[in-house]
Amino acid sequence: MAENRHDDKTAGRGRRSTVRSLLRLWPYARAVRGRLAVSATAATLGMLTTLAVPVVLGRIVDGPVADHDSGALWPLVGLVLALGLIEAGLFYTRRVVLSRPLADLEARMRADLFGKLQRLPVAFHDRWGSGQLLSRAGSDLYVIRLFLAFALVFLVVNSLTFLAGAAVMFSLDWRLALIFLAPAVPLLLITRRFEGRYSDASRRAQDQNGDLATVVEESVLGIRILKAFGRHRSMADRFREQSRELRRTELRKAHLLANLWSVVTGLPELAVCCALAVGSYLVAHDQLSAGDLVTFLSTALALRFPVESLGWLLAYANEASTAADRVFEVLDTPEADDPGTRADLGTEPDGIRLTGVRFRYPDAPEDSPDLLAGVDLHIRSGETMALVGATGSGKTTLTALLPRLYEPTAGTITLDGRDIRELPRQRLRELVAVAFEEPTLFSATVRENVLMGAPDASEAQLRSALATAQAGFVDRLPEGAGTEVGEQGLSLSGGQRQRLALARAVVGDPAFLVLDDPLSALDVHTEALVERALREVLGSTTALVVAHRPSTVLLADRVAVLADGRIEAVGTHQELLRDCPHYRELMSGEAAPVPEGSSAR
Ligand SMILES: Nc1ncnc2c1ncn2[C@@H]1O[C@H](COP(=O)(O)OP(=O)(O)OP(=O)(O)O)[C@@H](O)[C@H]1O
Repeated sequence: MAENRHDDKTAGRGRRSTVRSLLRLWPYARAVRGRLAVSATAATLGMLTTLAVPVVLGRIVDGPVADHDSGALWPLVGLVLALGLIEAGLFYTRRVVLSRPLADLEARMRADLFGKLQRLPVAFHDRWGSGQLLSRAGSDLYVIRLFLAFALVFLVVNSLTFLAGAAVMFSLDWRLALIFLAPAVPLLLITRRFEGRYSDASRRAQDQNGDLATVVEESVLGIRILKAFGRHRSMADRFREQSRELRRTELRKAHLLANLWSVVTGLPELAVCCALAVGSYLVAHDQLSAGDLVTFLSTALALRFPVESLGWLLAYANEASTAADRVFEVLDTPEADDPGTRADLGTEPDGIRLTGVRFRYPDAPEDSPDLLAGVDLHIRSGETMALVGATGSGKTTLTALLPRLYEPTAGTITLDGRDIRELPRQRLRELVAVAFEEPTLFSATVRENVLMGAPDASEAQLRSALATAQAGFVDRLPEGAGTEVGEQGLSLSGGQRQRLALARAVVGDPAFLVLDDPLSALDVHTEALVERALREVLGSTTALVVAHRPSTVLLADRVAVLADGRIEAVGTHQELLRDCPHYRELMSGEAAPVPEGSSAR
């Protein structure tokens, strides 16, 4: 089940470094480095303005207040007001300068992630729950943007402010400065401990979020089955249990943060109290002026935000580094290699040839035999070969090897003599058209769905493909071939969807056609009509057709029987009925009378 799929990805991760993970964002952040610098400068100037206010206050106490000189007071009050206005302007600049470029950066990362997901092999998608991928493309990228917009800027600015504040304090009185800065050492030790724990909890929460998204997605997609089998309650229980786990992790995060927060706010308060006591003693003994003590304490209070914000800044940094890890786990996954050649089909019309082809799924149990254990099969050029075998024998898997949706673990597959690994993927998929048993339509018009098989096809070719697939129902749709179908459009029946998938496969007049039980959802009458039309298409192409029923088998010139991972027998329908007991068994009960003139007899 998908909810635990993240385990194999998170297992074995060593102690991660927050900084190293965040540095991986640099290639993206580089594009906005100028804006980041402007924002950080505006924030630093804003902080320095804040720190200037205590200095002016000290001057007011030691000057106009001590001298009872109200005339000298007003320029200084005006200065405090001006500093406030400057600070507001700088705050605005900091926000506005980053918001649009960071939204662009998030969009760019999302586009890269989406592009990568499209390029990754099917085997990758088999292993990852869709919710895990959704949460990476959604909330993780959002967390990264927030980090770059606020936390990164403030980590820099607060450090600078702290250094500037400390310099002001040392210039006033080194003893008071040391008292105020003493808690820095325990604070550093405590935050290091916090970082490790919080980072683990944060990763767990983000993974659990992804698992939860998978459950929601599966429940929505499978709502009919859940309702029909009365399983919506058990699904709701599963959802509740997983959200409880997520809640526990979030509470653990809140608990860790609360602990850190109490120390981060408590220690500086204690230090300020001590500084106040010692400072008052120094003023009483004329070792410090009252104005300097006011400046010192105001500075210490102004430094409270930079110190206190340490807690949430670290939490943000941690969450962003976890999010970056999760996003780069996908971006770093190796893509299937493309030969980078411009090779095309061989010159001899040799058809499809599989030699010693072996295959096993990566997650198959170790002690299980290979699903395909040395398949040798030759489909002559222009021939239609039916592939039959018991359920689960690997027929669909075998068909998926031709367009390289999966890679054989051994052996070779050639098309007209050319090894498919030498053909650029794009070219291979133009040459080999596929219609799967489970037809998927996208939220687009009928025309767009069918023309995915050949984007440059003409209207006449579209019409001809729809006719071959007996998809006359399209003309009766509200807007004909322009009608939106798929998840966000009109719902079509299983048979209608299957016919559109078939039209998609044949629209480009492919040189090689792979059909996985393409007529399984059709009624007997429509099946006969499609078969008749398909015969014409199959006459001009080399085809492999997975068949469960004699009627589909009869579309083919010859039949191959798949058993125990190998081709057990090849022959015409009649030959196999006569000589192959396994074939007889597979066809038994449904063995149709063989029509005159049909080639697979
Ligand atoms: N993505 C996958 N990951 C792991 N195992 C898989 C995957 N897809 C299929 N299998 C397993 O491989 C075996 C063969 O599946 P396949 O779909 O190729 O059989 P089939 O002959 O087409 O079956 P059917 O006639 O029922 O459609 C089955 O045991 C199945 O559980």
